[in-house]
Amino acid sequence: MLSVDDDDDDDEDEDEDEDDDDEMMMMMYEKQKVYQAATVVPLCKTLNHQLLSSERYVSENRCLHEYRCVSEDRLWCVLDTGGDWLCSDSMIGLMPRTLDSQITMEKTPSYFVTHEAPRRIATMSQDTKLIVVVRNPVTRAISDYTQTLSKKPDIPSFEELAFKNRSQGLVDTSWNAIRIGMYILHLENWLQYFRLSQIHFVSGERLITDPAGELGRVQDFLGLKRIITDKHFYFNRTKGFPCLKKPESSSTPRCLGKSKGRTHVQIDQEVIEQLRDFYRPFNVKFYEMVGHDFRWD
Ligand SMILES: Nc1ncnc2c1ncn2[C@@H]1O[C@H](COP(=O)(O)OS(=O)(=O)O)[C@@H](OP(=O)(O)O)[C@H]1O
Repeated sequence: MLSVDDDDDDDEDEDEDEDDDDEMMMMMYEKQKVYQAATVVPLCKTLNHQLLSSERYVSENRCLHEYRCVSEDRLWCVLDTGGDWLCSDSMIGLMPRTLDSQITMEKTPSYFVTHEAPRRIATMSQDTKLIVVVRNPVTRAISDYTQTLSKKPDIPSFEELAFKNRSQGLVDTSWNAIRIGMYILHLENWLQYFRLSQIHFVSGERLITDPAGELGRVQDFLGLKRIITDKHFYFNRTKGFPCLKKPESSSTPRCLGKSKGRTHVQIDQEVIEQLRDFYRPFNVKFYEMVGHDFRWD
């Protein structure tokens, strides 16, 4: 789907692969001492949105073992290096201290489409650099559906979920798989708190066809020396995607997990065209805003 997924099930799937991703990122940047923080998560989300009493969840800013939270908005936790959950009602104080030679990174795909995220992050630090991977929103929606279907085979068809009324071309924008791809709307929310120059958009398409080029731009954006280049990647024919040749911590090549890059559900071409038409105006505004034509049409 590429990095803006907020479905609970997808989070599970992401967890499966998160180690892969984190490890890959660590390996790539190890030489420059870029430090990736433990992922900060809203605790209720981690615990499947249990809404329980607040009494027992924090003791001197540290979660007790019986994790409880009052509301998803309130409690943020981070797994510290000792395996304990540190909790607070904001992310402030949770991120590890960063030395001058380090950059702290945190990856949460759903931030881009979470209304409160930019305000919260701006409260923590207004100098944060933000990286968003975007891909053709129609392909993204199909990828999203493919992922959900792999866990819940009984869900309605893509067409049933995507349209309120298909013959009238009425798209259901309340369905997350559709809503997430309306990038301009999410971006406008972020631009209330951050400058456009603080946000870098990675092309999901080019990340596959030219991973080194795309990562070169990411390194430039972060003010890092370009240490990741073509020589770090090879195309794995079995996987059908680029993989890392030899990560720092291992002598064997490394591809992303099996849930990344799987075969998509077949969708009727007419449905695809209808969705392309739907997304076009949103895409055009997005291209204008970011000053780059991603050529999704
Ligand atoms: N090198 C490499 N290997 C495998 N997959 C790659 C790679 N580069 C980009 N991609 C694309 O990443 C997509 C999955 O990333 P996501 O961020 O959506 O994953 S997740 O939602 O966090 O699980 C995944 O989307 P799908 O093809 O729809 O599965 C891939 O197309």
